[in-house]
Amino acid sequence: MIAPEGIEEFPKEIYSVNKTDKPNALLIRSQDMHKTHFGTSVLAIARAGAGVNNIPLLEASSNGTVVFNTPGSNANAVKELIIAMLILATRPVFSSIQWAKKLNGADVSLQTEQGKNHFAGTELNKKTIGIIGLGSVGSRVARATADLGMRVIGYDPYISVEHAWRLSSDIPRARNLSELLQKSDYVTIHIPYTEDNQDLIATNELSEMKDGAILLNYSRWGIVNEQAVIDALDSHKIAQYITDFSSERVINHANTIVTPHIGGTTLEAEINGAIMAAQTLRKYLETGNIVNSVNFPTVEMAFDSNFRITLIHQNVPNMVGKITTILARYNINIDNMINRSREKIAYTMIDTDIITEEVFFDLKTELGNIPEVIRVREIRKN
Ligand SMILES: NC(=O)c1ccc[n+]([C@@H]2O[C@H](COP(=O)([O-])OP(=O)(O)OC[C@H]3O[C@@H](n4cnc5c(N)ncnc54)[C@H](O)[C@@H]3O)[C@@H](O)[C@H]2O)c1
Ligand SMILES: O=C(O)[C@H](O)COP(=O)(O)O
Repeated sequence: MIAPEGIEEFPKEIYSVNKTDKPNALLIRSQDMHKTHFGTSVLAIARAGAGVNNIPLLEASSNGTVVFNTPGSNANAVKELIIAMLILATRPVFSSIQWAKKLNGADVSLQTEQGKNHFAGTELNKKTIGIIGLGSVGSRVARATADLGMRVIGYDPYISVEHAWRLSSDIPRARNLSELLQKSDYVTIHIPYTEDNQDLIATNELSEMKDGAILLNYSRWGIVNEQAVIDALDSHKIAQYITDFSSERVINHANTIVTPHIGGTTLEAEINGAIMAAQTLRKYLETGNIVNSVNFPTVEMAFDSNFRITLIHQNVPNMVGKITTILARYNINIDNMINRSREKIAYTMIDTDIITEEVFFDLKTELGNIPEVIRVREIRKN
C-alpha cells in the first residue's frame, strides 16, 4: 500500500489518481512488474522504497520510461529491525517469554527466579559484525552497531562518495569479501539484488565464515543461495540464518528466524517513501528534471522559459547536432539546453519561448523520426 500522504502530493485540480488504464506514471512498492506490460503512456515509474529488482529496467529504458526510487527513505527502519534481530539472535527473548507466560500460582515470582538460568544469552559488545554494503542501510547499521560496542568491519567496493563521508573513519574496510567473512561473528547483507549479486553468499562463502557465526539477510532473496545456507545450518557451520525473505524450507528450519519482509514497514518509512516518490514524480512530470533515477542520468536545469522540449534518445554521437538542426529549421531560438547520458541512454532538455500547438505537432513528428530518438515530450510552464 502507498501511504496516503504520498497520494496527497498530487493536487486534485491537476492530477487524477487511479482513474485510467493509460496512466502517465506509476507509483509502486515491491509489486513484481516483470510480467506487467506497461504501455508507452507510462512516462515514469516511482518505486517508494530502495530495491528495484521488481522492475524490468532495460525494458523501461528502451520504452523511454524513467524509473525512480527513494534512496534512504526506509533505511532507519531497516537499521532498527537489524538491531532487534541481533538481540533476538543472542538473547532467548521469545522462548523465555513463552516459558514465563505458562507459569501460574502465587509463587510465580519465585518460579521465574529459579528458572531464569535456562535463559542465559550472550552479548553483542566486543563481537565483530561484518557489513556487506555500506549504502543508506549499511552505513546506519555500522554506526548503530559500533554504538552498541561491536567491532565493525565493512565491505563495499562501489561505495558512493556521499555514503563514504557518512561513515566513521574508525570503521575498518575489508580488502575483500573473504576477509570480512573470516573475521565476523555476525554478517549482515545490505546490497541490491542484481545479476552480479545473485548467490553472492553460497557454499564457498559460507565455508569461509567463522564456525557458529550468524548470517542476516535483509536485502533480497537470491543474494544468499538457499541450498547452501540450509546445508550450512544442517552441518552447524553457521548457527542461525535471520532473514526477511521466506521460503518453505527456510521458514521451517529450526535455526532460522524469518520476518515477513517488514524491514521497511514502519509508519514513518512508508510516509517518507511515498512522499519522496510522489515529489520525484511530480518534478519529472512538471519540469522534466530527473533526480533519484535508477536507469537515467541526473538532469536538472532551472525552468525559466515558457516551453521545454525533452528528448530521450540513444547515447550515440551527433544527437545534439541532429536535434538542433531540426530546431534551426523551425527558426526556434534555444534559451537553454542540457544533455546528459548514462550507459546506453541519453536525455536532452531544450528551453525556448512559446511554440504553438500546430508548430509543435510538426516539430515533434520530425524529432520523433530521428531513428535514435525514443520519446519526445513538451512541457509548458505552469
Ligand atoms: N527488507 C527490507 O524491507 C528492505 C528495505 C530497504 C532496503 N532493502 C534492500 O537493501 C538493499 C540496500 O538498501 P540501501 O538503501 O542501503 O541501498 P543503497 O543503494 O543505499 O546501498 C547499497 C550499497 O551496496 C553496495 N554494493 C552493491 N553491490 C555490492 C557488493 N557486491 N558487495 C558489497 N557492496 C555492494 C553499493 O555500493 C551501495 O553502497 C536494497 O537494494 C534492497 O534490496 C530491503
Ligand atoms: O527495497 C525496499 O525498499 C524494501 O524491500 C521495502 O519493500 P516494500 O516497499 O515492499 O516494503
